[in-house]
Amino acid sequence: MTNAALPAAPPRRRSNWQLLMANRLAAAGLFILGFVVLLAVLAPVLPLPNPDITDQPNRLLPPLSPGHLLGTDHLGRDILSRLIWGTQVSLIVGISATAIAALVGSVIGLVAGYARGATDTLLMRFVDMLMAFPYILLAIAIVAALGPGLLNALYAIAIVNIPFFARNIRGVTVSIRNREFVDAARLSGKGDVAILFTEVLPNVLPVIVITMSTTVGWMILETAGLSFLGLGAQPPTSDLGSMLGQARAQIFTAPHASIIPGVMIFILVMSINLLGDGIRDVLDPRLRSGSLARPMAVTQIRRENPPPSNRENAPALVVEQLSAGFDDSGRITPAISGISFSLNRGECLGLIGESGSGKSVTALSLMGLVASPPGVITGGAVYVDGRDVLAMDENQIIALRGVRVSYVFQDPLTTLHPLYRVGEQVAEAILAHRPIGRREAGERAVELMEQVGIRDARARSRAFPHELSGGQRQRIGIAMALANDPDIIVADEPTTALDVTVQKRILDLLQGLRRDRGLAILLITHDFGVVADVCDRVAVMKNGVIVEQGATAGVLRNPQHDYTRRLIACVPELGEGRTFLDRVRPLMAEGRA
Ligand SMILES: Nc1ncnc2c1ncn2[C@@H]1O[C@H](COP(=O)(O)OP(=O)(O)OP(=O)(O)O)[C@@H](O)[C@H]1O
Repeated sequence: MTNAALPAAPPRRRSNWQLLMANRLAAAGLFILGFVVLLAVLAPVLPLPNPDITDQPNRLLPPLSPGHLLGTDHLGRDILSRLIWGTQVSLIVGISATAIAALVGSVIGLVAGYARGATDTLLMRFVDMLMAFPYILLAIAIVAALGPGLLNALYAIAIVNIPFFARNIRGVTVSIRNREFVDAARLSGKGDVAILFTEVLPNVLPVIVITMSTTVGWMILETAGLSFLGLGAQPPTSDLGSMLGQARAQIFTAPHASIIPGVMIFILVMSINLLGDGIRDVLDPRLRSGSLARPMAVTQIRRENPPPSNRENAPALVVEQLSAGFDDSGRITPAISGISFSLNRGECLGLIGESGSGKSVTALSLMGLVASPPGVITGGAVYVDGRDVLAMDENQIIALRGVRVSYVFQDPLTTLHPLYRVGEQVAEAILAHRPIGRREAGERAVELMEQVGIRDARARSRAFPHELSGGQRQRIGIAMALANDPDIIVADEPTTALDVTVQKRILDLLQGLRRDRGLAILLITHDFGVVADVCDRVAVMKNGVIVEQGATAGVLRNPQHDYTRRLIACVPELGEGRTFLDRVRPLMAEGRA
């Protein structure tokens, strides 16, 4: 069977700005903050009365009084004018304090995290000392020592927030300094300062920006707090905190004088926090994979012409014209197209293809496991025992997973939970579908571990994943896949991470299970040697389509597609280097290998 290859369209990534705007709360925060900042910036040119001119006869006028839209304060000063000028002061102080704290804190964190040893101890104990005092007391003490005033309040707020940045940045730096790319830079002869600036800093920068964006609102509040206590802005200058503090005495007679600056502080801090959270979501690499939303329980299904939802006398698994892709701002980038194959009970089908050919997307699409967004199944059907999985509702699909169809993945170290004992994790897989007691599930887990060939299973069931070898971990993965007696196992490169002897044992184990339990196995691999060893039939994938499929022996003897021939030619045979080269040379001469 031969299909035309899909055009390889590179996925288009949404820009940071688009991602930020897609987050409605962050966009609302940005809009509100932008408006407030614009007002504050335009304060000198807006037709506002002088905020410091007192007018005793017109004191404590209510809002909407003629000439005073928001009324006047206890000295008859225009509240609107004071509010806009005060907002400007609060913003400048809050942002400057954040910048100073970020700069000093980040330098301390970077140096401590990178240097480690005595430097780290010294710097971090200093930071711990700063943190040992309640922050507001410390700020008050600093202002008391320096004298009241806005600039001193700014320094105090910056100083008390330095530990926050220093600890955050140190933590990230410590994890980065041990990464391979930093070792590589060191081996290339770069000095520590160069490494710090060119390798570590770019990776830490998003964390600094995130920390700044989420703390600036907090700093504005702290500055307002000091001014409220009379330690910040001194008359005639006023910020939002000092406006609030001065209006405190009239809270019952003229509540508007304190409510208005209070509301402005609330709006300012809320909008900054919403925006800060949005920036964090955009810059956090873990949230960057295309969307800010949590993946759905089942891949989104958008089929234009759904095939019939039932098929009579179907084999264990039938995949018909399955197509899936990734939604990139409304445009679907196809990953697989028109995939069709079937799998009988007790049969093993190999799905082979180079990296990126769509093997994993095919495997995950069977049970709606491609992360959505951005994954979308755009067409075709997946019949398990004659019923189309893609036509089922979410709960029915979830109920099928692990019970009729289960998965074994490539690297069990990433799929096993590092903090739970492996026995508990196998038991958990059983309990997810069976209403039995924990003790019984634990016993069953030990049995399963014995069945997959783990020696001394009871003792090993109490081990954590990192205490097992790669082969043992993969056996645990297989035990979990078998936990609910499935009919079909989808094994996605189950032996790629293992050495050849362990690979052989794991493949033998799967073969044994197939024989004993009549399991149908879809084995995904990029190694024709593995296919030749264990698969009855093979389907060859390239660029998201199956280019050839048939009985393994037939395909190996008489490959129809060029690509299949090249894959076969890539299997080295012991002692047959010449034969292998002989096979490849003609293809190279044609410029195809
Ligand atoms: N989350 C995603 N967003 C966008 N494109 C994706 C995503 N996941 C996979 N793809 C694309 O889908 C295509 C098929 O990927 P898939 O993981 O199925 O390949 P594969 O054959 O399993 O490769 P490998 O053997 O390396 O695992 C690739 O072009 C890949 O870039």
